[in-house]
Amino acid sequence: MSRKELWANLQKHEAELSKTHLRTLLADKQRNAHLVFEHDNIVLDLTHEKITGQTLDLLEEVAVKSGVYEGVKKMFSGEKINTTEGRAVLHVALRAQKGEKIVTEGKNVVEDVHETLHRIENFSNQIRSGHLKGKTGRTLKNVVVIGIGGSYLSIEFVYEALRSHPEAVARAQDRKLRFLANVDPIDFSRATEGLCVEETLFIINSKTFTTAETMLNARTCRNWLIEQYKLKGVVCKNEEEVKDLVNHHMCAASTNLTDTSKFGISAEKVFGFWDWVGGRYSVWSAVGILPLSIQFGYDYMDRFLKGAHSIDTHLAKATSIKGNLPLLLALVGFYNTSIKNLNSRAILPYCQALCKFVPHVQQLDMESNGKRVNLAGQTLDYECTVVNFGEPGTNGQHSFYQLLHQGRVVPCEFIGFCRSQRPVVLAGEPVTSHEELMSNFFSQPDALACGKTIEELKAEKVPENLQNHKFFPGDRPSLSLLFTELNPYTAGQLLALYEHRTAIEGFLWDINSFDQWGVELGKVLAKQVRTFFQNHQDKSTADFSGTTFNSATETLLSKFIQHK
Ligand SMILES: O=P(O)(O)OC[C@H]1O[C@](O)(CO)[C@@H](O)[C@@H]1O
Repeated sequence: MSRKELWANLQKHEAELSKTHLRTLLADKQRNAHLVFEHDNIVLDLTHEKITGQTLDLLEEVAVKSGVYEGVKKMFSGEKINTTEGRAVLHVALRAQKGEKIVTEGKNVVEDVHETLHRIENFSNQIRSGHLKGKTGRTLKNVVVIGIGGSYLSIEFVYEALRSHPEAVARAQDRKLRFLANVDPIDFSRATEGLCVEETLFIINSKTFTTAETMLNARTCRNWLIEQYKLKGVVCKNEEEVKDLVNHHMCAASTNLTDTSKFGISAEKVFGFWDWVGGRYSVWSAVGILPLSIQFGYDYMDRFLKGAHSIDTHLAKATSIKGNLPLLLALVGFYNTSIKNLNSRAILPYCQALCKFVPHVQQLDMESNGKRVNLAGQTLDYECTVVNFGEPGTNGQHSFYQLLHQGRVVPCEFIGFCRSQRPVVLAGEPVTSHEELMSNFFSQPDALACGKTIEELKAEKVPENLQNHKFFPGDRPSLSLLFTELNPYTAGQLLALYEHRTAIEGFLWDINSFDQWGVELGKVLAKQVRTFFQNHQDKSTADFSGTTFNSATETLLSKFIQHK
């Protein structure tokens, strides 16, 4: 049976259900009571999705028939489910607790994971305590993480999520953590702006250690080290001295230990991980845990691992979608995409500290599930995943929410917290600032679902010529996730939830969520342009002999060469 045939019952059900407005569904107390789920202090509210208990039953059927439970089992047991690259997908092993056993290729990888975590703990403690110093004996107070994609986005998300948590503030003291991702020299300039070279440590984050942008940025930073030290009278007279400088101020997280060594980083400064860790799932490896532990302390980041582990256990034990948060998130996402044919999704954290959550989810979800063939390599007759976008509330409300309410139908995901990391209680104000924020969190789902009718507008005496302009159709689906507060544990839970949602949706669509061949072509084509630039270093007129650019690209390149 094809996937689409598997969805036939759901499609019929949706056609029927679409006749009932969400406003009406929401008036059914019994329905609502069955669509709110709780696990480990996280509330998932699906009442504002265009679903009923029957929808969940039908989704359960699809999950079973699509092999979702087998997929989850294979992932957790280290089977090579990334078939196009012949790799296991074991980011769950990165947050497995000491003593657990996950075997792939005859090896219990949890032991290796904890060995590396132990090294990270020691190393970060030594940097934080000032035991490990820079070349001139100064404490390394600044860390610049060099990396892109999965070797950057998730770490910045976690850093932003935690940096205003009071405990994190106390732990960070006057430490700085910065990121250098883009090969745009402006990013380099901003990342190093105002930093004292003697107090700066660079961490080169690259699974492959071959990513063009990261490697050029790493060489630029190495050069910056040498030049900045020169300005202070410390001149490297030979390669040995450069190596020594690099060793004091650079370390790496990578799976490519040969190239890290060629770069000049000694083995004790390299924190390895494994090919079964996908880039966009690598924050749990040295890629994320090393810089974040230097910033906040290893024991603090251990809580982040534990939060994710709680969700892993929750999923691994699931026997039904009912009550299982990652399964529910995935199946509702699948329902909106494949059954309701909606092609985007707004992720709306009502928390400024989650300002980098959506950029990370964009890579996580769109690099994983933006695919066009199934596992067998056959062209799909359906679309996978959606365009993910979003901004923290309430900022987004003053930007793109107009479209959400009166333009296209976009399923929304509201993420909120009961307590603020930095509460403000102003004398004379009727509510706290966090309550003001959360007033919006609680009202937006109702506004989207219920809308405003012409009758209501008439009752409000809205002039007739404005009634259509002020009409809100409603019937727009959303879900809400409510956590108690944002801390390392809940940040781990949140990220693991979204990671698993992506993987489960991939199982439903019968695709490989763990490769990313679609990013390769652009990289290859950039090579020809790079060579062209190399041949035009001192020229202001373009010469296209020996190249295969089309005429449109030639015109643009000529302009560039003329004006650069
Ligand atoms: O960690 P690396 O190997 O430098 O790769 C960086 C990123 O580049 C990608 O391969 C996409 O180009 C991502 O999947 C990955 O996260």
